[in-house]
Amino acid sequence: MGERGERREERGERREERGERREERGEGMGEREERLFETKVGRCRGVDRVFASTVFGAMCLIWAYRVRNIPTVGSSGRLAWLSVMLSEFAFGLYWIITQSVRWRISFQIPFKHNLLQRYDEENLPAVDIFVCTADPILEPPCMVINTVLSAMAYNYPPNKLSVYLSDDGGSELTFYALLRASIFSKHWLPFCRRFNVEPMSPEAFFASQINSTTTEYAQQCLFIKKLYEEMKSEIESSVGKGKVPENVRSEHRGFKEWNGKTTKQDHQAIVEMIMDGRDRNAIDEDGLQLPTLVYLAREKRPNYPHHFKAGAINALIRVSSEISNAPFILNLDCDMYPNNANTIQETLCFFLDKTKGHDIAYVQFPQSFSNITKNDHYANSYLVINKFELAGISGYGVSLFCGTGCFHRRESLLGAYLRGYKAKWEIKPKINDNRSIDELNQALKSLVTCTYEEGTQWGKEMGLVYGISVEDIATGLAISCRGWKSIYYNPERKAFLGIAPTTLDVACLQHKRWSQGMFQVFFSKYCPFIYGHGKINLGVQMGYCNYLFWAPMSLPTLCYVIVLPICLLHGIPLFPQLSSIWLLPFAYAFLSTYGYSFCEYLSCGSTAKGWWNLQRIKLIHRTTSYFFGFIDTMTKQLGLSQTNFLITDKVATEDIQKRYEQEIFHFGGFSIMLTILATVALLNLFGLIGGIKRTLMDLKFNSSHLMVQISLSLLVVMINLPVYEALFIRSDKGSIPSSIMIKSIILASLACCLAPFIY
Ligand SMILES: O=c1ccn([C@@H]2O[C@H](COP(=O)(O)OP(=O)(O)O[C@H]3O[C@H](CO)[C@@H](O)[C@H](O)[C@H]3O)[C@@H](O)[C@H]2O)c(=O)[nH]1
Ligand SMILES: [Mn+2]
Repeated sequence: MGERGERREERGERREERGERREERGEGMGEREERLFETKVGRCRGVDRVFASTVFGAMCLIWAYRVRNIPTVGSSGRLAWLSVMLSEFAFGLYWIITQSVRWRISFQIPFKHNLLQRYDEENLPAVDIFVCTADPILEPPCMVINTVLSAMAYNYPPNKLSVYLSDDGGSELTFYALLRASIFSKHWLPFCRRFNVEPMSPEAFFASQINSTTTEYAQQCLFIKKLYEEMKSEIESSVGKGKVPENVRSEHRGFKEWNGKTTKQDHQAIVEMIMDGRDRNAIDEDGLQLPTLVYLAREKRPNYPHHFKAGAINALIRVSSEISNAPFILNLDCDMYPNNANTIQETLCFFLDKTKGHDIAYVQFPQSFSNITKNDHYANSYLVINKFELAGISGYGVSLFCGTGCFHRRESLLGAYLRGYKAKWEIKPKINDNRSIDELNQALKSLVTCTYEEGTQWGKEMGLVYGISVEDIATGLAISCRGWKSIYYNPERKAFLGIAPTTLDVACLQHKRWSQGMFQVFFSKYCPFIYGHGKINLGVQMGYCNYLFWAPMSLPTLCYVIVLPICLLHGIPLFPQLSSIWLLPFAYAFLSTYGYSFCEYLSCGSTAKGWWNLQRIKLIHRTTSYFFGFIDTMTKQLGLSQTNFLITDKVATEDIQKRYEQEIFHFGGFSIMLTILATVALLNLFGLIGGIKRTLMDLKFNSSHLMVQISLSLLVVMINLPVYEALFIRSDKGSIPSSIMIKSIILASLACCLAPFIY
C-alpha cells in the first residue's frame, strides 16, 4: 500500500474516532442532526474473512500439489499439466483480487429530511443533467425523449434544473422528437407534480398503469396518455419515413441546420436552446417555470477524431458552463431513465454534508435495467456486482464511475486536485444576459467545433479521458487519484432504469468492448498499481482489477475447458484420484467458492436458476467476448488498431422480444464467437462420452483418476445444454446456423485428433 495513502487513512480513522468520543460526551445528538449522511459497515465481515482464509489455504495446497506432481520431461500430459497448473495459479490470484471487494463492504444512508430542513428551494444548488445519444436507429428518439422527460420531471425546483441532450447521431429526427417533448412537457411536468407520478418516464408510467382510483386522476391520466400517444405516433412515423414532415420543418428555425448534406459523421456544430429557463414564456400549463432544455450536436468531420461518448460529455461540460454552469452534473445514457423523483435530494445529502461532503467528487448509482426477465438468462442484472462488489470498493471511500447514473461535482471533472482545496458549490452561471440569443448560440457553437480541443488539456487532465473505450472507468480512477473521495449509493428503489441487451450477440459485443477497454486501462498510464500508487488504497487498486482482468482471465478459462476434455478423451489424468487425500483441497476450493457465490446471489433476491444462468453467461463471455477483448487490447497495444465504440443496440424486433421474454437464447448471426462457443461445447461433449466409455470399459486402468475430469466436463456439458439445443434441435431464427454447426464439429474433431501430437 502507498505510504501516503496509509497515513491519510490512519488520519481519517483517527478523525472518526474523535467524532465517536465526542458523541459519547453528549455532543452527539446535535451532530447527528447536522449530518446529512451516514456510512454503515456491512455485517459478517469476521465470518467472511475466516472463510476466505480457509479457501486460501486450500488453494495453496492445490498449487503445492500441482508443482510437486509435474510429469517428467517426455512423459505424456506434461504440457497439459503445466497449462492447467498455470491456469490454476491465475484462478487463485484472481480469486484473491476478488476478495479485495468483499473485505470492507459498506453502505450509505442519506438523511433527506435533514437536507430539506437546512435548505429551502431558494438555497438548493442548480443541477445540470446530460443525456447522450448517438444513433436514431439503435437508440430510437422516443426512448431518448422518455429519458429527457423523466429528467425534467424530477421533484426539484425547475428553475434549478437544466437538461442537455447530446446527439452524436446529428439527426433531425432526434431534434424533432426533443422539440415535441418540450411541448409535451408543459402538460407532463404539472401532471407528475400533481400526482407524484413515478416513474416519470411516460412510456414506463403508462405501461405500468392498470386501474386508476380517483376520477379526476383518471380523467387527467387519460388526457395525458392521449397526448403522449399522439406525440409518439408522430415521432415514430417520421422515424419510419426517415425525415421530418415539411410543415413541421418550417415551424422551427432549428431545422435550417439540416440540409441534404448533413450526415452523422459530417456536419457543423448545432446548438439549440429549445427552452430557456430564464425566459418568462417558458412556462407549463400551471404557469410554473420549465427547466432549461438544450439540444447539442457537436461538429463532426471525417478527419477529426470525436472520441465517442467522452468527447460528447466534454462538449456538454463546456456548453453547459456557458448557460447554467450548475455545480453538480448528472450523466445519463439515453436509455437510462430516472425512476425515482427524489434522487437529486438524496444525492445532495452526500455533496452538501458539512464535514464530509466537500471532498466528494461524484456519487455513482448502480446500473439497473427495466427489462430483466425472471431468471435473467443473459445475466444482465449484475446483482452481486451492484449489491456487494461496488459496495465493497466503496468501503475504501472510492467508487467506480460507471458512465451513467452518476452525479459529478463540476470542478472534479475539470481536473481539479483536492489537495488543500475546499470544494464549493456556490457557482453562478457565467451567462451574460446582455447577449442576444444569436450571439449566445454563436458563442456556444464555437465551443464544440472539431478543432476546439486541439492543444488543450481536454481528454487528458480535463473532462472525461480520451482513447479508452471505457472512458468512465479511466476517468473515475483519475479523479480518485487526484485525491477526491466518491460515493457508491444503492438505494432501495432503483434510481435509474436502462435497457439491457436482448440477444446474445449484443451482450457479447458489449462485454467485448468493456473487457477490452478495461484491460486497456491496465496498460495505459492510468494503471491502478502505477498511477494510483500512493494515491489510492491497495484495496481499491485491487478492486479495479476485478474488472480490468476480465479479458486476460479468458485464457485460463479457455485452457480449462479445452485441455480438460481433450485429456479426458485420451485418458490422461490431471487430478488426484477419488481415494487420494489431495482431492480434498480441490473439492473444498471448488465447492466452497461456488457455494458462497450461490448464497451471495440468492441473498440478492433472485432465483437459483438465475445463478445457474449467470454461470453459463460467465463461461460464454470468458471463452468468447473476453477472449476477443483480450486480442483487441493486444492489437491496440501493438498499434495495429484504434479505439472504437460500437453502440449497444437498444431495439428488438417482435420476434426477438418474444424469445427474450420466454428466456430462450437468441444466438443468431454468424460471428466467430459462436463458432468458438459451439466448439467448446462439442469438445466437452466428446470428452465426456470418451471418458465415460473409458471408465466403463477399462476398469483396471484405475479410472477413478478420471472422475474429476468427468465431473467437470459433465458440468460444462450441462451448462451448455442450450447450445446443443440451438445446434441440433432448434430451427428458429435464434438458433445457431448450420454452417457454424459444421465448422464447430470439424474444429472439435480436429482438436481431439491432433492433441496426441502436441502432448
Ligand atoms: O460516439 C458515441 C457513442 C456512444 N454514445 C453514448 O454513450 C452511451 C452508452 O453507450 P451504449 O452503447 O449504451 O454502451 P453501454 O455498453 O451500454 O454503456 C456502458 O459502458 C460505456 C463504456 O463502455 C459507458 O460509457 C456507459 O455509460 C455505460 O452505460 C449511449 O447513451 C450512447 O448514446 C455517444 O454519445 N457517442
Ligand atoms: Mn447502454
